[in-house]
Amino acid sequence: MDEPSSRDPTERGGLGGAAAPPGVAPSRACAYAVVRRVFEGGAWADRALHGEARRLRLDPRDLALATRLSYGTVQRVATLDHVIETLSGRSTNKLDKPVLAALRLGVFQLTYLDRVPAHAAVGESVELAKRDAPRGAGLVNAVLRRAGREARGLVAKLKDTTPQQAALAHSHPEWIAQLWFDALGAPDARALMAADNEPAEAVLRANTLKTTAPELLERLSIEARLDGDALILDDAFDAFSSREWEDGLLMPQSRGAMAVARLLDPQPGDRVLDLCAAPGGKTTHLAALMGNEGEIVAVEQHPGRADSLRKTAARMGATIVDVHTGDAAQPHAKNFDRVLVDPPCSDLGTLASRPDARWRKAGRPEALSELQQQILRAGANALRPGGTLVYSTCTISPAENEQVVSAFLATHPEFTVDDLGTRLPLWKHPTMPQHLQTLPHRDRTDGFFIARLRRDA
Ligand SMILES: C[S@@+](CC[C@H](N)C(=O)[O-])C[C@H]1O[C@@H](n2cnc3c(N)ncnc32)[C@H](O)[C@@H]1O
Repeated sequence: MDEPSSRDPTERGGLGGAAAPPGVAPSRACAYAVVRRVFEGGAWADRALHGEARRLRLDPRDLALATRLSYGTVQRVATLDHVIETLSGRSTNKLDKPVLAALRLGVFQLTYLDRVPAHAAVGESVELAKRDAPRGAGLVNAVLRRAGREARGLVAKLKDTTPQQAALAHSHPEWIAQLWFDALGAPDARALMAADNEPAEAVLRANTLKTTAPELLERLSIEARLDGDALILDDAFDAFSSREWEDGLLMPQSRGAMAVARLLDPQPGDRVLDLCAAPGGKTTHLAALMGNEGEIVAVEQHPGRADSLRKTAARMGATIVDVHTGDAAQPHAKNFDRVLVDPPCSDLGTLASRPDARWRKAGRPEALSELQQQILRAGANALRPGGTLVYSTCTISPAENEQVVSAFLATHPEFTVDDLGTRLPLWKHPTMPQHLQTLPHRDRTDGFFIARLRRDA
């Protein structure tokens, strides 16, 4: 999970009006505004939600519902639009934007949520449309009343035998469905797409430079189970608004992401090179595992993200982190004991927690693998003989993962691969068991690829 930007433009208001209209629950008004910002303004769903929730002053319960409503609607939009077009007889391209947003939100609730009363899903969507597009409110009312009777049946009839059918039934772009049918086989591809539409597991890492997991749990007074330095939460929690976040006591981070620093296994006193480091979840984890003894050179190209990483490291008391703003693909100083290469990737392992990511055009695997290979080579050059390198991505895509590592090994005989398959038995790579590939439907965490290499000479 990424840290939201320090200044969220959605806080300034605009789309969706300043307050919940009379008769509309704040959680639904919030979700409607988020859906509009994502599809009309290109906003990131997590940032839009953060801004809207603050503006509407949502309490934790309302925030949990707003998250479910907005994330679910954004994720399932392809299936929702199919239902809307079938029931209205119109193309969604022809509908006014507020009408479409109100319909999507209403159809999502009527089709996928069991505990939301139909009258609230219909009535409040109509109120939202009345405020922003009064002439469309009749259409919203008519389509949602039909949806209450027919939408679940329509969706139940959708097949997912081919990638094209699965893309519609599980609301993913066709290219992702095709990629996963090819890489994982149809049963895993279908299960993975279904898992992407469920709420992501919420996990916090206790920053052991400042606290312990049991202490943090007591301080937050939330329900969670402990797993080492991780708190696995029963419910969503707005970490970025908490006092404990301000105090640097925690980092929201999935279990898959936490496995990366653990498997690099840095020791106190090591010199560590961390390539592509912002927002710094893994950098600060490395510092904690090292007990703040040694040195971490964290390289990040984007100046704003590098600055924010410096602030994060300071807030979390990770004093051994030295942030360099620069290109990780260029040569670095030599003789590091450990190197982490965590390059930009297509993010396909995080579609449950980043609901809009699947609909963005940027970040296709084929466009990324060349840069990933360059950064891996630069990191490998900086490693001392006998040192350890971890290559990780938060994606499920052979072109960015196993093919990058295989191409590297083919030209670097001085490197060997560690067998990680026996360490975390659940998380074996489906076809290359020495690597780890977490899969959301199987492991209930983000999809991370992790390969660990050793330099022999
Ligand atoms: C997958 S994220 C890294 C996540 C980070 N390691 C963490 O655990 O929080 C990739 C990062 O690489 C940065 N980046 C992209 N291209 C880069 C390059 N050529 N050199 C250095 N950083 C780069 C991006 O700005 C982004 O912050």
